[in-house]
Amino acid sequence: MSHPWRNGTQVLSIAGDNSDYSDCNDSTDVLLTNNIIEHPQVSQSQAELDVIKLAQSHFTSQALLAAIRVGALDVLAASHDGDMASMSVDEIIAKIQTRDSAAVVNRDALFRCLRLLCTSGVIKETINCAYETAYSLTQMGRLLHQRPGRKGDTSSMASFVLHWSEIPLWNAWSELPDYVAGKCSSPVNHMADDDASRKSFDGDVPPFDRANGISASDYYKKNQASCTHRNAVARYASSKEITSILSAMQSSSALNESKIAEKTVVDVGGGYGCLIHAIKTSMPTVGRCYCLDLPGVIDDAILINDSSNDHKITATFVQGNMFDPSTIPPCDIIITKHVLCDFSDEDVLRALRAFHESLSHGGKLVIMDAVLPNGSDLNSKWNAAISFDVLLMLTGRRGERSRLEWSNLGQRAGFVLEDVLPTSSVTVDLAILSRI
Ligand SMILES: C[S@@+](CC[C@H](N)C(=O)[O-])C[C@H]1O[C@@H](n2cnc3c(N)ncnc32)[C@H](O)[C@@H]1O
Repeated sequence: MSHPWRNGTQVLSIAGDNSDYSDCNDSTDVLLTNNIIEHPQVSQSQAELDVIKLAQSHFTSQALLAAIRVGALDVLAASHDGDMASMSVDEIIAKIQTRDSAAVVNRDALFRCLRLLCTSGVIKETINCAYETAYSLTQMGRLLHQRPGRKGDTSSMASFVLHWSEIPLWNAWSELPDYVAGKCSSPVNHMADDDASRKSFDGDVPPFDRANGISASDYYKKNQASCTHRNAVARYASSKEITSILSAMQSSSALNESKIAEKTVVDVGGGYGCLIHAIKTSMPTVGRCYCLDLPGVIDDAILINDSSNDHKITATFVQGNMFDPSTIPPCDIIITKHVLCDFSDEDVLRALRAFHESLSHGGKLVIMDAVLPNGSDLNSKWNAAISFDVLLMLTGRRGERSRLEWSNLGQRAGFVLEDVLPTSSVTVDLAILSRI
């Protein structure tokens, strides 16, 4: 399976390695006849197998969580004569207990979970010289290895599993059917710590809040360990995004270095300034660069950048508010990454109008969110942006928008959507709007 961050087309066949739609040439083909969408035909038995596989996807994600939590993947990643180790279940357990003498491992349960993970390509089984089944990590498995003392580091994707399969988020998925059915379910409320939060429940409460009695943002503020995993996911994605954004900009006719030379650029909601710093560093002829964010974030950003003695050289930090044009420096280009997806259409319109006031005539707004495909692009393909959009809904955030939605919103605020450039990162596209 392709590595998602490296997949330029941003769509992968959901069929995976084992499924074989043998009686159609291309599983992505969709025929449009008289406005009726016909999906490629597959045999009844293949379709049945696919339904079973789909309905049990969570079996694997929980087995994966178990293997990561118990440390089995880390043990397997331990170097062994320069190669990745291949170990029997008993050897894995012995290693886990060498690392942590108090560790208790259910041998039978681990064995069965490892076997399941072999079927999904995370580990592979072989026979060792003692004629026992031995396990080793595949390329996917190696991505899930956490280096000792570096939990949450940006080279490991274990945080994706630890964050997405953690109980509060897991329970939120269980609330989804009632949420879709418009039912007002009674919240579990075991995490709510005051009456006010209990009373706030109504039919519009997102699934996370229903399941946990607390909003996702409050939950992650209060639970440091959960927040660490969530931040690690964001850091991993961000580290891939910046490289892919730079490469998409450099190869685009609208945003390459010659087009943005001497232009003033503001990163709205720019956080700690990593993206604007990377732009200025890789395209040094760009004009003045600003990182604008809310006052508390900018205070932290200045502290962090002062201590790292790095970002402050290339960008000016500005305390501002995207809804208030008087706080946005006059500029030629506004970029904004993963900010507008949190806001309603009404709020986005207010922000776009403020951007319009701050931009020079013909200036550009580059919205860096995942842009959802319109229409039939979705059929029978896995699409990360579509999945992330449902995750955003689960936690009460507005969600991703399609090309058409950006075009319509932009038009109402005095912009025309020029282009949407994909990047090699599935979490971000560049929607380029021109101020008219
Ligand atoms: C999800 S973070 C994205 C940060 C950064 N752009 C990135 O991609 O890593 C959203 C950012 O928007 C900022 N933000 C939220 N409301 C804002 C507002 N009204 N004006 C400016 N920034 C805002 C937040 O403080 C936060 O830094």
